[in-house]
Amino acid sequence: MSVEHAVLARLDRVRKSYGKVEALAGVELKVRGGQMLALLGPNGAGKSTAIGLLLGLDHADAGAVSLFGQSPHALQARRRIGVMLQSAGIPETLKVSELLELTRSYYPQPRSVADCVALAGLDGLLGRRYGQLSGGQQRRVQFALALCGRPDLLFLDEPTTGLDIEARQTLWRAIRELVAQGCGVLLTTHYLEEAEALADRVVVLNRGRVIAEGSVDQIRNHLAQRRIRCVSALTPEQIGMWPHVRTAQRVADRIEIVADSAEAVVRRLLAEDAGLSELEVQRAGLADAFIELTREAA
Ligand SMILES: Nc1ncnc2c1ncn2[C@@H]1O[C@H](COP(=O)(O)OP(=O)(O)OP(=O)(O)O)[C@@H](O)[C@H]1O
Repeated sequence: MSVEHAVLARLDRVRKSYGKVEALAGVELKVRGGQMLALLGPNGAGKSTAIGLLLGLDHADAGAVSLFGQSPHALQARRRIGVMLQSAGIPETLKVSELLELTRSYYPQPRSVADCVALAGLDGLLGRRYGQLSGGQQRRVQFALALCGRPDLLFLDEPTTGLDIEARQTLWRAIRELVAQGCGVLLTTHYLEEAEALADRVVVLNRGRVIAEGSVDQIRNHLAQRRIRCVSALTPEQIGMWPHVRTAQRVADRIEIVADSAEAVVRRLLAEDAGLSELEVQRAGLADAFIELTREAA
């Protein structure tokens, strides 16, 4: 099987607890070559824990963790990955060119410095000391260090935090190019538009559990639900049978409906109940809907 679309990294029913906190409660995850998997979830969902296990920084309590079919602790496997974490720990006194040379020297077939500069947008930065760069420039250097070893698999933990729009676009272009070349990417982000722009597949984690998984379109459809509230003589059981209605329940004096299409359901509500009142429709944006989704799961 070619590297493209082969499973490069995998969590199989993985559990990990820190004291009483269950950071991962039986998570399944596959990252394939030539694909980007976006791992989404609110703070504390378990995203960094999942990445840490795949990088061999920690051990799972149960389940299997594999990197290129091997243990993530195997040097052979680790040599094929590139990593950009939230905390970088890069020596501040070294120049960008020195950092690149040093990191490239760890790998058997590194990218040329010119390629790294072009991909990460490092023009004019090679002679500068790392510690004297702006936060966004440091982020770009971290990205260059992650890709300079020509990895088959890239881990990007919130890579665009602190980047301006132009730098973010540069990074997105570079990521797309790497994926087109067959690289697998595991991205964590709080920016839904980033996942939409880049990801082939999305996994949503909440409190250590996968609560939604699929293509970007599938997740978007899932998140595109509308919440309708009203006071009505109709019963939740009746409404629950209608097309486009996912759930209908009574909450205090209201009926609360979750629907795929608000318009069709509202039209029917008004047609079937002349006394309907207190009608309210929440049309969540993607970000709001995502929060809603994770809140529902909680
Ligand atoms: N080393 C640790 N010791 C104790 N608790 C930890 C440790 N690492 C993570 N946790 C806990 O495990 C849970 C998952 O944390 P994790 O960092 O994986 O979440 P996350 O999804 O990456 O969050 P964020 O979006 O804030 O980065 C949290 O409740 C966190 O407090």
